[in-house]
Amino acid sequence: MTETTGYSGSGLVLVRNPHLDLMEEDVLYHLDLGTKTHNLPAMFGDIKFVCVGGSPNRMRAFAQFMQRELGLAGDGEDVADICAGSDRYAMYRAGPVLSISHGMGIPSISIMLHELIKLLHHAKCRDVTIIRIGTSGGLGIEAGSVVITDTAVDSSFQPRFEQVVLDDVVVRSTELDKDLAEELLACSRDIPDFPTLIGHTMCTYDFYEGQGRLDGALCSFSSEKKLEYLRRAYDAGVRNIEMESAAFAALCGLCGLKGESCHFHLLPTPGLNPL
Ligand SMILES: O=P(O)(O)O[C@@H]1C[C@H](O)[C@@H](CO)O1
Ligand SMILES: O=c1cc[nH]c(=O)[nH]1
Repeated sequence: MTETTGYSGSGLVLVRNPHLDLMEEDVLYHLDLGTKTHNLPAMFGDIKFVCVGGSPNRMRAFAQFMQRELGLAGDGEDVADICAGSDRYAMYRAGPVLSISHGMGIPSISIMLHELIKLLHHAKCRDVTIIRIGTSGGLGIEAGSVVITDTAVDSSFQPRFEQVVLDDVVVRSTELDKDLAEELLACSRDIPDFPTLIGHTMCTYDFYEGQGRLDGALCSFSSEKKLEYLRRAYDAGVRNIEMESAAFAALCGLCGLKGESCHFHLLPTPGLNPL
């Protein structure tokens, strides 16, 4: 079964769950927020941008950076963690920008995105853009490059995300917003020495065996086999590898959120640049 992407037409996010309207209270458990305990429209109704990334410290630093960039009151140091009570994710705001950590891997980002999307729904936010700012392993690209994802692909280089729903496997599209990708690429051109490209991002379920690493606790393949696989990935248009983009693209697409995924290829990961 394949699902189609959604857009509400009103700029509101689209929650596709008929049960939600019947619930007296919606507890966003991992964010430590809820519809009865918090006035979500007052707290978040004016949010226009959401930036997400794996680590809480990165997202705090990003909120501080945004606070300074936007010339907001405060010294940029005094951002408070809105989700401090949960100990799962960290959330900061700087004006119309929310900055949220999501941990590592698809299950972790999925839980955060379900609760974030419901938060944007309850807060009646409109025209929200969401951008993942993450790290990744580059494939045949210069260390320090930024890859803006046009499409997330799976380990067979297919543009799909398979979600198990009860005992069904549901296939979801992993295309991201092409116009937003071009807009971000244009922004990068204003910054000198900032190598940036648009390409496919391969999303894996594992950092070691899933990404062809030879240094995990388990490794059943040879160095030659790994290089052959990475060359095939490159030939299929993959320019970097990470662990969240497919779920991110699928959930944003289905719920009508304009989304992009940008990754810094920080380290010259040994063996991940076979070309
Ligand atoms: O957002 P981050 O930099 O955490 O994303 C990548 C993918 C995995 O979560 C993690 C692996 O080191 O980094
Ligand atoms: O190589 C890398 C670097 C960051 N994140 C990944 O998933 N892989």
